Amino acid sequence: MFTRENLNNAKRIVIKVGTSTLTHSTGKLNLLRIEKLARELSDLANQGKQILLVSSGAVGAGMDRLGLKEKPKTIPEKQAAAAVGQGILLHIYEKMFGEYGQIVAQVLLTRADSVNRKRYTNSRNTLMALLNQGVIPIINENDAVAIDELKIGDNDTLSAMVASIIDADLLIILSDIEGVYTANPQTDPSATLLSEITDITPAVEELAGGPGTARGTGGMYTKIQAAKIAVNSGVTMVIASGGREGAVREIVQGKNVGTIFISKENRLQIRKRWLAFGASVSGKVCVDKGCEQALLKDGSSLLAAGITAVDGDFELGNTISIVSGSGRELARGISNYSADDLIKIKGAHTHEINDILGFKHYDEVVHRDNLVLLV
Ligand SMILES: Nc1ncnc2c1ncn2[C@@H]1O[C@H](COP(=O)(O)OP(=O)(O)O)[C@@H](O)[C@H]1O
Ligand SMILES: N[C@@H](CCC(=O)OP(=O)(O)O)C(=O)O
Repeated sequence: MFTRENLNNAKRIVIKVGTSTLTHSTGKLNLLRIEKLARELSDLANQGKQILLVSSGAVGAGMDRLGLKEKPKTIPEKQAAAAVGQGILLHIYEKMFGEYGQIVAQVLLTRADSVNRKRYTNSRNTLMALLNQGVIPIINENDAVAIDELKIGDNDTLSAMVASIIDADLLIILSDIEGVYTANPQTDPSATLLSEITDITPAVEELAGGPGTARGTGGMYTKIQAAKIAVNSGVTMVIASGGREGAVREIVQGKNVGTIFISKENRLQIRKRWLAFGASVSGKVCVDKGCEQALLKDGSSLLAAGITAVDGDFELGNTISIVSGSGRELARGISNYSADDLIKIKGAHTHEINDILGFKHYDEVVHRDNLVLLV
């Protein structure tokens, strides 16, 4: 587990850089910043660290090259801009990292690479093979082909998924702001910077607003969601300003820069990490207080008796989200019953299931072995 004190021992580090950091307000690439980033990351690689860069900016760079003043509205236009821009980005990275003798590789991922467990494992193998050869993978979502339903949608989430897949020690998200503030500083000038967030409570999630510029995608909201994936996967995460010179170096030295989220002590097993963050969620069930206690404190499976509401259209074997009465996501797991069946048996005792449905394949709605706690 990494805290500020031992961050200098972090060996495998994912750095995510957003469009707002990579571009000027004119929409053109901020070459000086990209150059400094390449130098800083190459230097960390020279120290024997394994570095992965998740870089946004494809749509932005493509828009600039195509002379578009506003973000494209239609999907094909966005895809076209991304296809043009991704090449430009890689060309620049190749040149700038090349200056320092650092080999880079382009890896483009889509949601399908995580939803399917075989592809999930395969992505891990590819990234590990690159790291083992001292290469810095430069990762982005494959925007040119990803369609909306199969999109991760933002690179904050993508970077946390990558960090989770490859057992990273540290994820650094570089943004256009110093870290997480007590409120969105754009709307509340009295907001102050939080240097550490130990528990991502619903109150913390509420602090986070949308993007700061038209160039950004998810704002602080997606960064906090990314932090949830990271800490549950055993990855410590820091959000800091990409405009601050030497930010990455200082973070790795353990300096008090940005906002840190300390990882949970134990990393989930790879299968459970896939279940929690790779698989797509097909629906949700709401549970009562007693059930919440049983899941969180007693390590119980989810039984029909504790379910108060069912949402979505899912089948047996799909992944569902388990939420509290107040809407907080408590866990994810594989459902042994379809949504239609659950609507009929919610609140019922296990011995009543057969009478209600005319069959009972399982006592548990979600067995403990197929359940991952998220709080
Ligand atoms: N509580 C908050 N603390 C800090 N920033 C916030 C908060 N809520 C919303 N934001 C906004 O999130 C922005 C950063 O996200 P975004 O614009 O998507 O940048 P990036 O391109 O780096 O991902 C900040 O500039 C800020 O305007
Ligand atoms: N994949 C997209 C970026 C998506 C994204 O999350 O953007 P940002 O909020 O700038 O990190 C691109 O390369 O343009």
